[in-house]
Amino acid sequence: MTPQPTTVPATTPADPPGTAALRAAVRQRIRVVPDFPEPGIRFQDLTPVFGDPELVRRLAVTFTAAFDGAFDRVLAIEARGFVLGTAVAAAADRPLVLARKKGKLPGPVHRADYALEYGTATLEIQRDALAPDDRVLVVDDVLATGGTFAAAGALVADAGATVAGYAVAASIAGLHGAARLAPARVFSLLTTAD
Ligand SMILES: O=P(O)(O)OC[C@H]1O[C@H](OP(=O)(O)OP(=O)(O)O)[C@H](O)[C@@H]1O
Ligand SMILES: Nc1ncnc2[nH]cnc12
Repeated sequence: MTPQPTTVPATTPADPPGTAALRAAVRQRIRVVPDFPEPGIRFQDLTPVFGDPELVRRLAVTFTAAFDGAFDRVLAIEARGFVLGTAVAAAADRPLVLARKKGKLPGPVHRADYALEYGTATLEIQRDALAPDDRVLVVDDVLATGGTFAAAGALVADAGATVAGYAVAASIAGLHGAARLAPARVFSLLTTAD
């Protein structure tokens, strides 16, 4: 008898229309800077992408479509995540919530310490920023180790809300950031070649 699998593999929804063309266009505009901000890091600089309004608009529409609009709020991560997060919130017509680095937000906050590809940091959200039944799409520019997204997810959980998913323009090859976030869904437009 043929052995049957004991688990059903998770299905990944098909990419939204136009994803392949957008992937090629974004890949072309990312500037790779060796040994920044420290030796051994190949920094993926998305500044040229942010400077192109058409690419930002297409990224926002693609992120929204990738999650079928099934989220109530967008959580954008300081600082580079603010660019795409703001665009996604506007495209999807959903409220924007800011996850900021330590000490920047007034009032009571939820706080999470984390490590990233280079160094350590602390993220905060205001305690009244999310409602318990909110489905939250977390947006950033780059996914490396997943430390930043994991901390953002912990803040969403602290608020009693739910992570609808994580959306990012580029994932760093070989660091397996998405695996760290499982079983949450991660939409990454592209994976770096190096
Ligand atoms: O997956 P990880 O290893 O956690 O790394 C990813 C994070 O690193 C970068 O942010 P950074 O903290 O450098 O801040 P910035 O956006 O303020 O430049 C990037 O924008 C992500 O937020
Ligand atoms: N290699 C990298 N390039 C850009 N942002 C990052 N955040 C963490 N690692 C990064």
